[in-house]
Formats: sequence, C-alpha cells, structure tokens
Amino acid sequence: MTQHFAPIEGASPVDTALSETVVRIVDLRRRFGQTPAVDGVSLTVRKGEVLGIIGRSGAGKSTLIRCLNGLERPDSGQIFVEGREITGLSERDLQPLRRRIGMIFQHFNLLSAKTVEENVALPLKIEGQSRDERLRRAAELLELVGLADKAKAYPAALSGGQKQRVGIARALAARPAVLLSDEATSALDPETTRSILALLKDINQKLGLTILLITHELEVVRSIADRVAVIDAGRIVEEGQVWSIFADPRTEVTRSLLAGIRPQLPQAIATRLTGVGREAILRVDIAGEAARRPLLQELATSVPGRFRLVHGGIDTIQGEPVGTLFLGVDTASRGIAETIEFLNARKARVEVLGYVTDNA
Ligand SMILES: Nc1ncnc2c1ncn2[C@@H]1O[C@H](COP(=O)(O)OP(=O)(O)OP(=O)(O)O)[C@@H](O)[C@H]1O
Repeated sequence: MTQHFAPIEGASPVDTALSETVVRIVDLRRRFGQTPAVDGVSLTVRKGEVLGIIGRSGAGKSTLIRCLNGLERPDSGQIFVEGREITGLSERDLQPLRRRIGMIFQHFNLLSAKTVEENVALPLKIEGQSRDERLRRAAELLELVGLADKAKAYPAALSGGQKQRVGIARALAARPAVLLSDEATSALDPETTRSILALLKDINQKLGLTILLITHELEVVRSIADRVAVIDAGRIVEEGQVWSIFADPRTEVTRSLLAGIRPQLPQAIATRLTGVGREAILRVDIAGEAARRPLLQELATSVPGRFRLVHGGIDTIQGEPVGTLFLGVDTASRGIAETIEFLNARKARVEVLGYVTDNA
C-alpha cells in the first residue's frame, strides 16, 4: 500500500535514499540525570514489516516510544518517519507527522463518553473530514476489526479485547504509515491476546501495514514479528529475524527473556545435577535443517550406546523449526565426545549441563 502525505512547510528535506524504510532511528540518546534511558539506539523499520522491540522493565522501551511519538525530546540523534526528520521540529510542524503514526496502548485510552464509532472517527475530525466521511471510514474499520455490530455501543459495555479492537480501528483511521503498539496486549488474558495478535497480523498482511511492537513478552514477538530488537539499559543488544534469535540467542538478557517460553530442563533433574555420574545430561539446540532431519534416529543408529530423551520439543517460528532437546546419555555404554561430535556435525549446538547418578 503506497502512503502519501502533503508536503509540510518548514519540515526537513526528504531522505530519498531510504524510501522503503518507514521509520529510521539514528544514534538516539535521552538521559534522565545519571540514567541513560536511551543510549545510542539505531533502528530501521521497513515498509510492511512487523518489528518487535523487547526488553525488561526499565530497559528504555517507553522512553524510545515517547521519542517516536514526539512526547519526549531526545538529547541527540535523529528519527525519520517516511524519510522526514521529526527530531528538532517545532510542535506545530510535528503535528502532521504525528498523524503518520498510529498508536495502540495497554489501557486502550478510549473516550468513555463517546460511542465506539465516535472514538474510531475522532482522529478524522482533527483532519477536518465531514461527519459522513468520518462515519463511513469508522464503519469500514469496525468491519475490519470484527466489531461492526458495536458501532453505537459505549466502551464500558465492551470486553478488554473488544476495547483493544476499537483502539486498533481508531489508530488506523487516518491511514498511518506505521502502527506503534505499546504493550497492547499486556492487560489481556492469553486467549484474547492471541486473538488481538492474530488481528494485527491479519491487518499487516492484508493492508501491508508496518507495525512497531513494544513489549516485554517474547510470546508476542514470537507470534507476529518478522524481526526483533532486544533492548537492555538503553541499548539494542541483539537484533535479527525472530526465528534466528530464538534459535541462537547471543546475549544473557535474550536468554533470560527466552527462558519463560523455551523448553527448560525439568526442575527434578536440574536440582540433581552433579559433576560426575552415570548419565550425562545434554542440552541440544537445533534449528533449520538440523531440526528437519530425524536426528535422534540417526544418533541411535550411528553411535553405539544408550541415550534417552528427557524433555524438549520443536516449535515452528516464521515457518522455521526451532527446537531444544534434553538428552540423557548413558556414559557407561556411549562416548560423550562421539555423541557431541555427531550432533555438532549435524549443526546442532550441544552443551553438557552435568551428570546424574540415577535416571529417575
Ligand atoms: N521522566 C523520567 N525521569 C527520570 N528517570 C526516568 C524517566 N523516565 C524514565 N526514566 C528512567 O529511564 C530508564 C528507562 O525507563 P523506561 O520507562 O523507558 O523503561 P521501560 O523499558 O519502558 O520500562 P517498563 O517496561 O517498566 O515501562 C529507567 O531507569 C527509568 O527509571
């Protein structure tokens, strides 16, 4: 979908070299006293992609998003939206660019005294559209988010998921270049979260909508993002395609964020691990080709000796298999070095976690 906007008087020159880039952030910095909340962030969001920004509490996500929607002034660095620099603009010049960014929030931010259709149509009033035009667009959007029958209802009569659908419809009313989602599913139960994420993905695919998601939940990133950037202490510490970051996290912060949703060694075994024992416990990480082949069968036929699958599984992320298996290898009958060598040769990453003396 091609987005157009009227030239803005006094705005900075167009950054033509990056026309497919919807948002470009260059070395952005914002500090509060001694705290560098955003400490040199550079990022691009390309047209039609879903980029997830994930980080723990206090990592700098809100500050970054506030810089993006113009609520916070960075100390230095630049932000371009559709090639136009928004950093350094006066409040007046910022207004039209702000409308190129749609926002959805954790607590929906709907006006309780206005009906659903009035909430959705509100951004268009600011644009000066007639009441008929506004209501026509609102009806179109409510259809898109599956709430056509709630047009005349008030927000108080809606469930959390329905409120967020209204929030999405309102954010899309003025046909923004990018949708910023600030923890938009954090207040919702898991089933409603799934339906909202499915809706966002559907809109992303149907309309080619560009989405920038800020979240502390990797599950959100896993289900709909194309790329992910991990932010920690104001810096992007890791960035890449979602499946590859899940398959091979490079930083401790990413590993700890992943811990909640990747298979973990069962507690009953983890607490019994020692430095020696009859059974070695191996963590085997596989992705792509390695996860497509009958790895355990090949291991059983190629290397003599006993082993068992203790725990684990294979997930599909962006169509790519990503898995973690925990194997118990009987050290009396099977060589550990040989087993690891065999698995490494098939592009599996192997770590010996420790040993247990009995395999209860
Ligand atoms: N207005 C402010 N004044 C002082 N310090 C601030 C201010 N805003 C943010 N900070 C500090 O900057 C750092 C980043 O905060 P920020 O709110 O951006 O993180 P976050 O990742 O959004 O966290 P959360 O998920 O908990 O909202 C924190 O150390 C925070 O205490």
